[in-house]
Amino acid sequence: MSRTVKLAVIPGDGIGPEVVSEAVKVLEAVTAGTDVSFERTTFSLGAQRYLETGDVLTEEDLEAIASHDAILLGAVGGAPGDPRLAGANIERGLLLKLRFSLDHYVNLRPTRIYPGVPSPLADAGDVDFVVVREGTEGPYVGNGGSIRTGTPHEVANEVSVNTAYGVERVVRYAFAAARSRHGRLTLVHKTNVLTFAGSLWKRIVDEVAIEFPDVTVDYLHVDAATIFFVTNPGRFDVLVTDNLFGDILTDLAGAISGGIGLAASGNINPDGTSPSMFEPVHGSAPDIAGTQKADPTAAILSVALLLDHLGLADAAASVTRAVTEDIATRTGTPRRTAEIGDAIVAALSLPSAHAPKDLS
Ligand SMILES: NC(=O)C1=CN([C@@H]2O[C@H](COP(=O)(O)OP(=O)(O)OC[C@H]3O[C@@H](n4cnc5c(N)ncnc54)[C@H](O)[C@@H]3O)[C@@H](O)[C@H]2O)C=CC1
Ligand SMILES: CC(C)CC(=O)C(=O)O
Ligand SMILES: [Mg+2]
Repeated sequence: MSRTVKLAVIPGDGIGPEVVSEAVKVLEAVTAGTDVSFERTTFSLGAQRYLETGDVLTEEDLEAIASHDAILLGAVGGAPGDPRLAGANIERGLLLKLRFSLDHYVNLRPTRIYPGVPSPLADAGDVDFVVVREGTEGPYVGNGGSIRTGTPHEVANEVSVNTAYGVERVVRYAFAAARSRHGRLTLVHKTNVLTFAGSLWKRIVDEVAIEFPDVTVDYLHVDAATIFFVTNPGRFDVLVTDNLFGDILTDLAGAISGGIGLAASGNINPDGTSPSMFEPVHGSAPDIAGTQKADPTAAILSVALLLDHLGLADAAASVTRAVTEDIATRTGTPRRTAEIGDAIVAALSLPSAHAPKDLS
């Protein structure tokens, strides 16, 4: 029976449209001739749209996006410090609004070091872990304020919100992920100083652990975790952490595993009450936008996560395998964004020399 998937596509700003166009190319190629087709609707959202219309994300946009089966996003946001965007807050008003409104409480960020990848840790052994970052709470909720006294005594607060409900559901997801992988879960926080939030996270992990006796649980303060990301990343299987720590750790994870241009992510609504959203970990990279220097691999691997999420495991594995093939044959000679996309499309039809790995 044929299946049509309604896909909302948000290319966004900077390199977003460049990498999304390669991701869509791969999506089309991997599903060509199968009984699955993607009906795409492109939403023009981001800094550019704001500059042109003054809108960041209207209720109509949100409603229309929510009526799709899944979302593919490039990146949004302008050059940091662009005065024309001062009042817009694209990141909160668009990206975080989508994540919060669509209840993407799991921000799934897999990391692995692909064979042949130019990484400072290429010889670190088998590096293959998943960061489960909480996606709807923490310091990103916008709970804060400032007292602008116009004097040196100005005060600004940004409060981290952690609810037992929100922490428990993401912790439960992380335990289940660890059970389906190598059975090791690491909680990352800063319980020694962030004692209120930290003790909530620790207590909930301890409570949920009772239901997962086959999962071993470890704890690291976030500063120590950054050490082990570099010195012994092979120790990690699944990590669970809050929104801010997860954001920072996953840029580091990208850097140690071959570059931010390879790091994919899924903003997952595990309950299926709204569409999940797939995007590279990186931002809009204004410094290289429009130059075809961006690596579209992260966006393409985000398509693999999307396919997996939709239950299209074979197509997901084909994309991962093609990316693995392409990475293994990279020579270090720079290629244009579209050339990398074309090479990955070509690799879709090659017999594999490298076993695909599950990215979930
Ligand atoms: N999910 C999203 O939409 C995100 C949006 N942003 C926004 O993006 C804008 C730029 O943020 P930055 O902090 O500069 O982070 P960024 O991730 O855009 O760029 C950091 C560095 O990585 C490089 N880079 C990023 N993606 C690359 C790729 N695919 N290939 C090769 N090099 C790549 C950039 O050239 C830059 O030197 C800001 O407005 C920020 O708020 C940042 C992170 C995520
Ligand atoms: C606006 C930010 C929360 C985006 C970001 O850096 C991320 O999700 O990794
Ligand atoms: Mg980030």
